[in-house]
Amino acid sequence: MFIPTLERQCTSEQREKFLPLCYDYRIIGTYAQTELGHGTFLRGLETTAHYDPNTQEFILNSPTISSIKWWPGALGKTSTHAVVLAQLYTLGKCHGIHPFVVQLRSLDDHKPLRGITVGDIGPKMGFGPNDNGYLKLHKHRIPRTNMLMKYSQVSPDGTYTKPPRSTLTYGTMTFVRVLIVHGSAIALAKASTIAIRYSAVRRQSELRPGEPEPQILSYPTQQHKLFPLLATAYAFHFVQLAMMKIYTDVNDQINNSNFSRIQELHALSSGLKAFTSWVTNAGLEVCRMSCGGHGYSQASGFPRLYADFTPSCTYEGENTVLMLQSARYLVKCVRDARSGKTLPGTVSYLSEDVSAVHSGGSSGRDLSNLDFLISLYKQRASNQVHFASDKVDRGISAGMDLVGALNSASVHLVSAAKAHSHYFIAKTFVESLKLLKASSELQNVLHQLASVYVFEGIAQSSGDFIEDYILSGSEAKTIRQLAVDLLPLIRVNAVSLVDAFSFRDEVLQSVLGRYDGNVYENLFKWAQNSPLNKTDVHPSYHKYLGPLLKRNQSKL
Ligand SMILES: CCCCCCCCCCCCCCCCCCCCCCC/C=C/C(=O)SCCNC(=O)CCNC(=O)[C@H](O)C(C)(C)COP(=O)(O)OP(=O)(O)OC[C@H]1O[C@@H](n2cnc3c(N)ncnc32)[C@H](O)[C@@H]1OP(=O)(O)O
Ligand SMILES: Cc1cc2nc3c(=O)[nH]c(=O)nc-3n(C[C@H](O)[C@H](O)[C@H](O)COP(=O)(O)OP(=O)(O)OC[C@H]3O[C@@H](n4cnc5c(N)ncnc54)[C@H](O)[C@@H]3O)c2cc1C
Repeated sequence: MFIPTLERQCTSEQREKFLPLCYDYRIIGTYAQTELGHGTFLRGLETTAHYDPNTQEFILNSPTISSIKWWPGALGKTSTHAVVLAQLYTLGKCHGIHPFVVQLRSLDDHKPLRGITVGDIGPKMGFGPNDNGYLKLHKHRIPRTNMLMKYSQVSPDGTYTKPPRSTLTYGTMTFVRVLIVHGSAIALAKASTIAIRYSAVRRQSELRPGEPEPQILSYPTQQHKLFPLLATAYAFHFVQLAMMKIYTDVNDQINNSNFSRIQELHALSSGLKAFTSWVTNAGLEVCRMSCGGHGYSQASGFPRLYADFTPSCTYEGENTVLMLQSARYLVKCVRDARSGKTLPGTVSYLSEDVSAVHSGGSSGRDLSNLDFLISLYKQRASNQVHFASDKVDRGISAGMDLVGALNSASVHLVSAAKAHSHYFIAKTFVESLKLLKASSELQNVLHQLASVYVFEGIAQSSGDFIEDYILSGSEAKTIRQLAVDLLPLIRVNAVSLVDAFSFRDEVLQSVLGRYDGNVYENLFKWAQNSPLNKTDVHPSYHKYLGPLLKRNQSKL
């Protein structure tokens, strides 16, 4: 995050000064924004940067215990520098959060500089090797030119020039949210690889006396656990490609001072980061549990994969907060649509009339047709967004202000943002396959994956579709059965579909997911390396167990 911030927020002179040092690893930096007291509410950050025109320096300070920077990765022991986000004060006025480059440690002996108290925040649930740290600033002075001034400036006499958009300071977070969508795809692909390969190796239970124990991958319940997640990993692969394309396009526009799509990008990246990380987080646990006891061993790779992935739901914008950000934009779009404005691509459906035509019991509609089902996802999203938006409007009519009305409708707003994200993902998956240049055999297999993703997505949220009369109960049941009917077909190619992710064993870090499938021998070998097995009799025996046993044996 340090380098992308410098790349996006530096003037050309600052780029020339700082970036070569980063690229050559002559300095190592972190992104120090979150404080003990604030991670979400950025306008509430308390670190201050007061400009001193006499010395042309900023004086950075942590005025309160809650203002201590807390969590930034590699801040504790590694980083020599940080981008510090602080409230800018000049000529007696506060201008809000701005980024400053601050050197933390000496480049000679790595000791913290004067005015800098820095250290590690202590053990965490995961990310053990990462020294997430704290930073307390004691009236620490930095040159004026260390404020990143691409978008806003402070002149030598202290005059402040404001940015074209205050939210341009938040650009790095948007970029990393886009990367986290990619990270979700990777993590779910890894978990699917481990669980499906192991399920092809593991045999368990005798279905009928005398019959060989079947591969657990042959059980419909095992397939129902794993194949929708496999399909989701493929869906997220295609959606991260689409998200990165949109990001790159909008970022190019921003670099040309065209800020027209910055809100759309913020809303989409917020919704997809939250949706994909939540789904992946839950999916990792399903994959682990599908491997039985061995899934709980560190040897499986799942404990570390989960512990390192799960903060994706919190960092770079806590997921609920980001869904609310996405929903806030969607509500605005409904208003714009109602006033006749044209909406941007990813939300243009909100101005269409997608009112449901409920067909009653026997629909006669082709419930296996993906294009038709995507139109139902669109209907569900539009209904939920309009419903939540109407709730906000009713709140305002009842006398609330906008903030109060948004807050009181927030549960429905989150549901609406989830439905919007889900529609974007399902649509992108189906459309991406149409554009794919692949053999008919491969197209057929990928179509099976897209189908099980779309069917299961409806089955798991059938209440949404039934409540709004988008589907009848019997249609929802039919779609649920269509998903189950696909499982044995996907079984044929399941192992090939995870092999296609081509994770090397060294990357997968899983005895259960080894490419050669030689699990039991390698589990036993792995156990031999356990520190507890260094000696047959553990030293603790002589200290605790031995005396206890001997004392009680003498009583026999
Ligand atoms: C381009 C080429 C790319 C090449 C790529 C090569 C790399 C690819 C290699 C493959 C990689 C794959 C593997 C990746 C693995 C994953 C990698 C990621 C690992 C990440 C580790 C990260 C570690 C963690 C870091 C952090 O956590 S940093 C700190 C993060 N903190 C936050 O996110 C704070 C969240 N809070 C907020 O954002 C804000 O407070 C808020 C938005 C919640 C609220 O803001 P505010 O209080 O001001 O309230 P409002 O709601 O009124 O907002 C005001 C208006 O501002 C707009 N807004 C807000 N944010 C943004 C934004 N980001 N952009 C634009 N606009 C924004 C709101 O919409 C409001 O606007 P309005 O008034 O018009 O409505
Ligand atoms: C592993 C890890 C690495 C990190 N790395 C960095 C880093 O490198 N740099 C950095 O600056 N930060 C980093 N962070 C901090 C991270 O960005 C914050 O933890 C994150 O933004 C969430 O903020 P918070 O912790 O204050 O949670 P809070 O915002 O306090 O969230 C607590 C609860 O309050 C709810 N909530 C908060 N606001 C609202 C609202 N407006 N409406 C409804 N509900 C709300 C949330 O939904 C959540 O349920 C990291 C965190 C972790 C865990």
